[in-house]
Amino acid sequence: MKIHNLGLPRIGEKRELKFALEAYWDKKISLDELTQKTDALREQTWAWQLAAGLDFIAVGDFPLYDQVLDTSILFSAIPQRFQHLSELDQQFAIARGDTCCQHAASDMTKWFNTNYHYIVPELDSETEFNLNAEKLLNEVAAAQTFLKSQNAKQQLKLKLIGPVSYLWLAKINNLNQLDDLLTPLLACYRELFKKIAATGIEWIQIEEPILTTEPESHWQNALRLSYAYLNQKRSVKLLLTTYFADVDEHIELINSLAVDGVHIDAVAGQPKLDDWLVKLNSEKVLSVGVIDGRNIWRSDLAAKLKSLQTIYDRKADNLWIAPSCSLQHVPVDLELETRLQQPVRSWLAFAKQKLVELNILKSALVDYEVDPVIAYSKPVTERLNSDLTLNVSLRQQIQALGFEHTQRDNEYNQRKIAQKSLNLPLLPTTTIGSFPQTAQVRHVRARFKRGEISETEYQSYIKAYIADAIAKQLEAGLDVLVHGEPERNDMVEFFGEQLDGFAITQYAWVQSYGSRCVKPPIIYGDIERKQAITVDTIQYAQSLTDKLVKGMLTGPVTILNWSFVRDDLSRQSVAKQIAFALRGEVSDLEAAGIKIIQVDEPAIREGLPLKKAHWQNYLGWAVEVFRIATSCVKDATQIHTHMCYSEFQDIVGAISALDADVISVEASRSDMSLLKPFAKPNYQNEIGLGVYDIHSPIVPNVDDLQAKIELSLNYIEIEQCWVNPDCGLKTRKWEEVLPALNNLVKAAEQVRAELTPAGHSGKALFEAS
Ligand SMILES: CN1c2c(nc(N)[nH]c2=O)NC[C@@H]1CNc1ccc(C(=O)N[C@@H](CCC(=O)N[C@@H](CCC(=O)N[C@@H](CCC(=O)O)C(=O)O)C(=O)O)C(=O)O)cc1
Ligand SMILES: N[C@@H](CCS)C(=O)O
Ligand SMILES: [Zn+2]
Repeated sequence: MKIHNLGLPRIGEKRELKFALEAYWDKKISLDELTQKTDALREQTWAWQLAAGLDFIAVGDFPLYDQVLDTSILFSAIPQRFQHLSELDQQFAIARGDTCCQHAASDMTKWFNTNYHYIVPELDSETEFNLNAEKLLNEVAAAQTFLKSQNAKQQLKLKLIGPVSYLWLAKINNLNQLDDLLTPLLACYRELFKKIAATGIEWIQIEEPILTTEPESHWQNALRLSYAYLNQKRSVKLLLTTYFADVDEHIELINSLAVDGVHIDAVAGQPKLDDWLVKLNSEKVLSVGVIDGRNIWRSDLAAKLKSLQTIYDRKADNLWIAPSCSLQHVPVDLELETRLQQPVRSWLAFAKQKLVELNILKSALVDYEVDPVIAYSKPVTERLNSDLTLNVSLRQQIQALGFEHTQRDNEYNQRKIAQKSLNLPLLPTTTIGSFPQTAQVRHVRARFKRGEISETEYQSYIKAYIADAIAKQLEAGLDVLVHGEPERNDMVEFFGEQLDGFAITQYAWVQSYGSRCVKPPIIYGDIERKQAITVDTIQYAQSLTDKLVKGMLTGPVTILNWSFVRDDLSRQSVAKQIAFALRGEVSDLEAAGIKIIQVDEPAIREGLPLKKAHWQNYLGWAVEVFRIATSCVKDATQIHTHMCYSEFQDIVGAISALDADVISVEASRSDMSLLKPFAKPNYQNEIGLGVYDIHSPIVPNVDDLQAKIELSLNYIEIEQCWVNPDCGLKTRKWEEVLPALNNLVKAAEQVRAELTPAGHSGKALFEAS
């Protein structure tokens, strides 16, 4: 039996990759320095695997920006507009855009149901795949040199995205195009396999996560065809790797593919391992992903040992065990968390600890060393029985929530009348919440956290930021203002810091995209709000202006999806606890005189289960918890929500059922066509048109913004529309934001002027018609 790993975080223990990349982009370090730093980080990941005694060391899991982008470069799938650049700059330009030539970056989207984002390959009839394996082969050579230097006997295993999943990730949905692209791509894979075999590598972990997404028949055919073609004259072994759900319904298909082994996720899905033992050809390796690659709980190795024992007894020679998926989705090392309170700390395992868990399991299975398993699993039992995780009175309050706690007083059409008191013009303009998180604001927060400045000094800095943000918005002429979120390190972690039941870490970063990371808070116990979280801040912002300032909260589903969540209570129950806490905050904001409250839910779409059969249940409770959080306000108080990263057609019914008065959506990069599903009668309430693409440093001009508003009117009636950027502005610079917001306000004014006679307010015109 062998133990192996599907991939590790590449960001480094303390986000060294982020700092190196950003220093290189800012021209503060040279290419040589960048290479030195990243080579050292990569070597460190090999060393961790060696130290943990894995049988294989993964190679090819160290992209500088993104694994899908690396695959595009490996096969020379470079969009025309970046072809003149050298390889390294090309990769960064594709990912981040090329400001000097104003070339927009490639699209970025969510990696399955995770909070990681990949760069979508741009493939079309002009795409010519060519193998460009130099970088990968250099990496293999470096890993081999490293292993030699350590006198290590372990083998390398190459991690590679499979051809069918690669095309699926590129969002190819035209059958002819799929055929046209697959054949030349497969030829490149075959050439690559030859080169890899020549390095002495025996196994390739070829990843086809498409199999967990209920692929249509043409994708299944593509898999059959591809692996038959790739089998010819192949001298490396293939471990067909799936993750994020079970693939039981495809056992026959998978078994028919010409591969040498299969990896299945035994955590996210509950595969019927007996079926796999019976149906998978006995000479094929079965790799079982038993250690949770998506969460941070210490494994109950005693339970895992029990469930693996029978499989081991029947298939010892061809059994591998591994984490369920790449460990890129969990933080690097629990050892760094010196401030985390006990016993919570003893309940956790990060990436490095998970590698050790594999080793303990192997020793128990192969060498009958069971005592370490029992000792290791003790804190797991303690967690399940701990008083710290249970708040009896909170549970009683949640139990008492009923249908009436999910209902506004009246339906939207009546609320709309009450909300006329807000006195908003036609096409009201606003922003999504955050303003630039400058190096200064982050530095001040870091100093405050280190105790170098007092609470009073920190609060006065935050107040000054807010006052400046309000002044800037007034100057731009926006209709509904925000405070800018300067007090928030992150829209989820900030709330985790204020709520009971959450633990906050120092270094438990996880890559979100490129150099950007998030530090998901850990939900270990029942969640309770002990005092108001945002009221003072929003009230202060409101005191600075006669215009309305929106209250700004993160919604229950997003807090849930972007945290590490306890596994001893259903996600639905945890979400309900968060919703109940937010309901208190929403009421407090209203009582403090705040008339518009936004409850962001960007992660609703991403949390959709990969299998359609589970959608209804998820969407049912997701809607319920949003309504618990927001339905407590009077008709005249306007509830907003915001969603980005979404393809809405699948969930527009659920979005409608949220019953928010206004939803702002990301639509700019699709030329507003993402709005199509919202056309009446699907969606009746108001919609904030995300006309400004905040992911690009390019400042949109008035004409482009106006065109986007007008395009939106193909789908949405004008009296439903608001005008706004397509997400928060925290990653942008003030010098980009200010002209962009000026242009956005002007564009809205121009559309209003063209559609309404002089001197006549737009709203009145529409009421009259
Ligand atoms: C909307 N998005 C979000 C997602 N998930 C979240 N949990 N939050 C989100 O907002 N998923 C989808 C998208 C992803 N988008 C982004 C966008 C931007 C970032 C990002 O900028 N991340 C920051 C880290 C943010 C943070 O926590 N900052 C802290 C710590 C700042 C820091 O690094 N301090 C330095 C010291 C600085 C000094 O002394 O000068 C340090 O600690 O060493 C804070 O502001 O306090 C990033 O830098 O990657 C993420 C996802
Ligand atoms: N209010 C948040 C939403 C991001 S999805 C922001 O503006 O950053
Ligand atoms: Zn957003």
